[in-house]
Amino acid sequence: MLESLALKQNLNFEFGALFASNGRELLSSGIHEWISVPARGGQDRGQGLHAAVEAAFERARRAGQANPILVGAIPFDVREPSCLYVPAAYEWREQAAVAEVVGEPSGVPDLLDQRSLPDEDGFKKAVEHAIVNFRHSDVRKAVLSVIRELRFAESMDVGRLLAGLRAQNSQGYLFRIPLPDEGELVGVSPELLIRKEGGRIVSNPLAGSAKRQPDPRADRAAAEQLERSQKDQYEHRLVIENIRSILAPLCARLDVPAAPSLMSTAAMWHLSTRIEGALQDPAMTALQLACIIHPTPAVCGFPTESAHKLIRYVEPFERGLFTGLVGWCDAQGNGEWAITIRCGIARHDTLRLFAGAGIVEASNPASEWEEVQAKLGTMLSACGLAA
Ligand SMILES: C=C(O[C@H]1C=CC=C(C(=O)O)[C@@H]1O)C(=O)O
Repeated sequence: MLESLALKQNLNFEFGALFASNGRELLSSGIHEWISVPARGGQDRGQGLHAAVEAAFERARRAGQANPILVGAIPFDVREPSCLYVPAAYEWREQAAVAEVVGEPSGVPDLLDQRSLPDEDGFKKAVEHAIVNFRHSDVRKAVLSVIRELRFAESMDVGRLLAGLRAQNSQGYLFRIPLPDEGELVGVSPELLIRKEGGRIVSNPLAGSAKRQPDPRADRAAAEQLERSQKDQYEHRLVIENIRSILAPLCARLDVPAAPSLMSTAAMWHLSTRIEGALQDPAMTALQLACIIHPTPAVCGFPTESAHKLIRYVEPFERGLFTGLVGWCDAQGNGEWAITIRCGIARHDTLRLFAGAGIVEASNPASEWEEVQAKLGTMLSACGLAA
C-alpha cells in the first residue's frame, strides 16, 4: 500500500497533492517529474500526452518506484499546458484517518474585499447573448461561468478550507493540487467524468441544478421541481446523449439509465446519471478516455466546438483549470478523473472561486445568476462566508 517506503528520503511536503474518492484518499509528496504537455489528442497512443506519461512512468520505475502514478489537473481548454506530475512518493489512506492529515480547522483571515467577474449585470447580459445565439445558430447549450475573487488580510489556510469542504460533501471528490506558481487548486467536485478499474468504467455526469433549501419541505419541493423541469431534463439529456455517443463504440456493454436520478450536496440538488460499461479494449487508459470525453456538454455545451467558441466570445476571462479535470491514474491505466468544479485557486492572500451554469434557450438570466451564486456557496461556506 505504501509506495513511499523506499522513497522516504525524497519527501517534500510542500508539494503534497490530495485526491479523495469512494472512502479513500490519495496523498502524494514531492515531485518526481512535471508533465505540462497539453491534453489535446491525449487519447492517441504513443503520441503527445500519452507518450509523455508513459515515458515519465518508465523513468520513475527506473528510479525505483514499483508502481508510479500520475496526479494533477488538466485545463478546460486542452490546448493549454497540463498541470500533472508523477509524485516522488504517495500513499492511499482510508478516508477516516484523514483528520490527521488536514489538521484542525483554524480561523479564517478577515475578508478585505471581493468582486465578481463578470458582475451580475454582465453575467445576465452574457446569458441573454447566448439565448439569442441559440436561435440563430446550431448551438443548443453553453455553460457560462463567473469568478468571485476574494482578498483576505493574510493567506488562507488551505487545510482549513479542505476540512470545511469535506464536512459539506463527504461523498464528493475532494482535491488539493499544488500549482507551479505557488497557488493551490482546491475544491470538492460532485461530478465524476470517468473511473476505470481493469476493463470496467463508470461515469457520473451531472447537469440540471436547484439550490438546497434550509426548510426540509421546501428542500424536497425544490428537488421535485427540478425532477419535473423540462428545461433541466433537456440540459441533462444533451450531456448524457453526448457521453453515450462517445462511449458506446468503445464498450462491449454500456448501461445508461433511461432517466436521471436526484443527487445532492450541502448546497445543491442535481440531476445525475450513473453510466457503467465494460471496455472492448481494456488496455485503454483512464486518461485516454478522459481526453476523449472532455469537455462534455456539462461544462462546455453542445455541439462542443461551437459552444466553446461562444464561451470564448462571452466569458470575460480564461477558465484555466476550472471545468477541466482533476484526478490520478496509474501505469496500468486505472484511474479517476473528476470535473474541476466547486473549487477555487488559493494564492497568497487571494482566493479565486469559480462557478458556472448550463444555459439553454429556455433559461432565465436571473435564475442562472442565482444558480451560480448558490454553487459558489460550497466554497464560500468552507471559508465561513455566506453565499
Ligand atoms: C459548471 C458547474 O456545474 C456543472 C455541473 C453540475 C450541474 C451543472 C448545471 O446544472 O448547470 C453544471 O453543468 C459548476 O458547478 O460550476
